[in-house]
Amino acid sequence: MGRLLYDTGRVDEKSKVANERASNKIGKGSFSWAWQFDGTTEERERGVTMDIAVQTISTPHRNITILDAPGHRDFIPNMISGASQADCALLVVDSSIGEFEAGFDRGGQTREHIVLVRSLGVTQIVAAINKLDMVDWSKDRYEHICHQLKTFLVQSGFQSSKTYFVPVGAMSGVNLVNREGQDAAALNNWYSGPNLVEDIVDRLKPPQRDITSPLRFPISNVFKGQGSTTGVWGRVCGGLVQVGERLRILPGDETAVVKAIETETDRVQWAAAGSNVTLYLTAVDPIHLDMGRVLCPPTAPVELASAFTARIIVFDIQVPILAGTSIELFHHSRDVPAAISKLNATLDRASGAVTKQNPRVLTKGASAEVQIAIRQATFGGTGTRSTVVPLEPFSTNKEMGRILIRRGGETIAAGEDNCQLSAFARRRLLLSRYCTRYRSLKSQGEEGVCVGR
Ligand SMILES: Nc1nc2c(ncn2[C@@H]2O[C@H](COP(=O)(O)OP(=O)(O)OP(=O)(O)O)[C@@H](O)[C@H]2O)c(=O)[nH]1
Repeated sequence: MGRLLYDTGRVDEKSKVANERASNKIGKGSFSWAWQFDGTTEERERGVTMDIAVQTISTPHRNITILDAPGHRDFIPNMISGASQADCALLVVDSSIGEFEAGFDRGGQTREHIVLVRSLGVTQIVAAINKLDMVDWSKDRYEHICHQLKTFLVQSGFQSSKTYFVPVGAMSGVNLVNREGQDAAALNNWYSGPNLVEDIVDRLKPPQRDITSPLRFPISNVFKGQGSTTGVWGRVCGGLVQVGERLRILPGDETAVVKAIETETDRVQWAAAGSNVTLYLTAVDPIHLDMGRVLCPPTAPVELASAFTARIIVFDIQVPILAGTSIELFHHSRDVPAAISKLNATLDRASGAVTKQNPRVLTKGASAEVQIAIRQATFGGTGTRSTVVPLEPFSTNKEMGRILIRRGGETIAAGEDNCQLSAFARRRLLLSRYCTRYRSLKSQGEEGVCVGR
């Protein structure tokens, strides 16, 4: 990605040389390009991306925001936060012998990232087959990797016509924006197809944006702004936001006023669905602003869910899902403890028709309707404990309705919020929780009093 910024003119010679010198100094010279994105000391010392880094590039027809996401399995939650804001995926695949295989084996990161981005609603994917210099620019190796990836991408739900493949050598800039120079000669012997940036990325189709729906702005980052303002960074997931507007912060009762809006390069007066922007907010104590809260118009607040039904697809798991399974629920930049409280039905993957009511377990590949109950979620600054998260049914706002489910560090399912439970069903769920607690206290010989409404 660092080389791509350089080749598209976003990085000047001076900072390129500075990164080369500084990375050589600590014996990490081969990572000098990565330093354009990996800014923290820990990322630089370890040579891995840990958090999302944002940059923009301009191609002949597009201004593109790049969210560089970590590839290492330890940082999947950060990767999910970035991928949930993306319209398109650029999957960088290491073609060297053994490395592609390690990522593509069962449980490998290439597979997991493909499944995650598709589950988060990304429909277009470009696979850049990188490090071809390590395999002597072998056409056979390139074609073998493309074939394997294509089969898996289609199985994972990508339309074949929305998958793109391109051979690159990122270190020396081969086929990122052109195929000129000595380094490209070996590739030019057998390849005359598109280059990555100008021929593929520039022609990706922006999805349709819903700018008529109420504003939804899930906060992905908070920092101190200029003067008395607080900066919040995130993606507009519906509607429009304008300078001067008062917004409600949910969960919570606070409001804030938008003093300024900034894209990566400009100050703007408004931003619409699909934009990644920073809002500088005033008239609010920053303690009320943290990751996972959602800004919306005071007259059209986002729904808050404590228990809801979801349609999910179960991934390639070894241990089946039972009612009562404890999970981490991922929604935008936030993850909260929750439980799959009930397995309502298994569904036919194609038609969505119920195939079995009240199944006992869910195994790999199952499509199902389940009930999810949020356990206590803590909201940062104030430390407020809450059992609600801002979540909307998928039918109302796709981006606000997508969820991912993880258990013990493994992503086990993805899905969408179907609808919130009725007040009656919610109370029944609560009551059943009290009863379980009561029984467990009694079985330990303790006296318990069950209080409920
Ligand atoms: N030989 C060769 N090495 C490359 C090429 N591209 C990247 N590398 C090397 O691969 C290593 C990893 O590069 P990164 O840019 O950190 O890879 P990444 O995919 O961002 O990795 P994460 O930080 O874990 O997300 C570095 O040592 C690079 O020098 C290439 O085209 N050829």
